[in-house]
Amino acid sequence: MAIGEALGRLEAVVHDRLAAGTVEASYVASLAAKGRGKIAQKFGEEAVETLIAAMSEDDPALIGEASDLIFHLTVLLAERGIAWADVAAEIDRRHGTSGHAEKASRS
Ligand SMILES: N=c1c2ncn([C@@H]3O[C@H](COP(=O)(O)OP(=O)(O)OP(=O)(O)O)[C@@H](O)[C@H]3O)c2ncn1[C@@H]1O[C@H](COP(=O)(O)O)[C@@H](O)[C@H]1O
Repeated sequence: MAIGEALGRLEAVVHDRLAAGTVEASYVASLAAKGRGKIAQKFGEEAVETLIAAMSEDDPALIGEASDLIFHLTVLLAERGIAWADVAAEIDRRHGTSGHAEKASRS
């Protein structure tokens, strides 16, 4: 599955859970109910777990931690009202810029 498709599907579900605000049985809603600081804290914890996994030779562990990290970043962005499309546009903008710089340095 393409990364954009996976992130888009996850983002849509996260938006639904934030809008519903029903804490029971929803990890996203219960995390959001604890506030922005808690979402950011969870993201930071997952970042540390990802870097620890990165230092091992355990690929499934790293994939799992990277998935947790991206999931929490999706919640963090959604709670701030920022869409993955906004991040994609910034990445594209930088890619275009560095591409030109690369071409210029080669000529
Ligand atoms: N992709 C995820 C996902 N990835 C990770 N997690 C949760 O993130 C938490 C990771 O935190 P930890 O590893 O620290 O585990 P923990 O001890 O349970 O966490 P805390 O008690 O410290 O909060 C776990 O509870 C995982 O279940 C996720 N929870 C939900 N989703 C998806 O998000 C969508 C909405 O989920 P709900 O809000 O639960 O309906 C669904 O599509 C889910 O598949």
